[in-house]
Amino acid sequence: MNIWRNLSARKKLIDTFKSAGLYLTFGENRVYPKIHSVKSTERATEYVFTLPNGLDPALIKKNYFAFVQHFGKSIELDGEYKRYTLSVRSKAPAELPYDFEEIKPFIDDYKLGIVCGIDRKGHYVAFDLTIQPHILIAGETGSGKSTQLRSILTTLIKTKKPSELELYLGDCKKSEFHLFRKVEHVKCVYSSSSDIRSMLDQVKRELDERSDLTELFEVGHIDDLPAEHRRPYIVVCIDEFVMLRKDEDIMDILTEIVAIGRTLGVFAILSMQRPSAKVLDTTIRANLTVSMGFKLRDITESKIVNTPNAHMIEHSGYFIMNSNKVYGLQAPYLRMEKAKELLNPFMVSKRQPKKVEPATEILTEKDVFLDAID
Ligand SMILES: Nc1ncnc2c1ncn2[C@@H]1O[C@H](COP(=O)(O)OP(=O)(O)OP(=O)(O)O)[C@@H](O)[C@H]1O
Repeated sequence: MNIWRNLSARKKLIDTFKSAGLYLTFGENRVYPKIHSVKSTERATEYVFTLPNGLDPALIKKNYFAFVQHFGKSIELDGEYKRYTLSVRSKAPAELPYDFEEIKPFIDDYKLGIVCGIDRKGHYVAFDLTIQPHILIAGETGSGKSTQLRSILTTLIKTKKPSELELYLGDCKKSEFHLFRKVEHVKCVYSSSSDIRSMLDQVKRELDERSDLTELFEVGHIDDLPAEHRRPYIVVCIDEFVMLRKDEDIMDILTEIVAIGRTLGVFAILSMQRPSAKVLDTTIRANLTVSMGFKLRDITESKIVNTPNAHMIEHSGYFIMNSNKVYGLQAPYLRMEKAKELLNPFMVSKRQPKKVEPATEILTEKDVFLDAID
């Protein structure tokens, strides 16, 4: 950071201290918090400062608004008692291009690495699906759900061998998963509820077999089975699963997957446009340990998904994630063309590829939100 930029950044922070009343007064003199460092990267500027002894730290919380007034909403202020770090996200890069080489180090140590996005400090946030199993992705149309699914699945495919990971994909909108159809890891891509039911029956049989095996070998986790009985991880991913809500068999199997799948190596990623308490207010919701709330319609939806303030999001590709902690994140943007390029080495010609017809009609509110209208 050049000297001029550094000085003007410091001045801005001191102006904030002034307007927030964050100083001690001795006669005519004011003592402001001490700014120890100002570091800028392409994505964020980070200020570290300490309060002078005797200044009430509660003033920071009370006058947080002054930081927002000076630096905007994309800030994070961490610290307690004396030392604080203010991170100011640079004017949002309109997008965070998906870059596999850049994200790989963040998932190298994970069995099933999920890269979520970058936080306000410009740091990648990632987790291991085998530890935090089952993801709910919600957001209104155009908010960035499908793009996130695309990047999650592409990353999984690029990091696991087909012998280590099998994907079962349900594409209720018939719009997204066709690009994965010929990927070697992908067992099937189905779109009608009867096909999805048979796909889930197959997963259910696998769950039962795995359950028998763990019992037989007296192990608590599928990964502890003898090598000759090891099974690949399974990820079942269903885009717009609300459309299947009236099929009790499907909902029963999905409930079973999220309830007992973790130790059996079977995981679910479910997405929905309009979160419905009716569909989610079941064991399914309780077991979806990670929620990603892209732009939602209102506070009720934010509550259902458990992603506070997701209805306040202004841009596609931004979301609130709630796992053990709540994060505000920007998702990597993986365009369809780039995804095809990355997936190309994994394509095989399958004997009877199941065709997913492109949508012939536009999805209506009624299709997706029937339960809200019922
Ligand atoms: N991570 C991202 N960064 C920047 N822009 C994004 C990102 N993800 C999506 N977008 C923008 O939002 C548009 C819609 O994205 P996407 O198709 O993923 O939304 P969606 O929520 O799945 O919508 P629908 O439910 O209608 O399919 C994209 O065409 C792109 O312009």
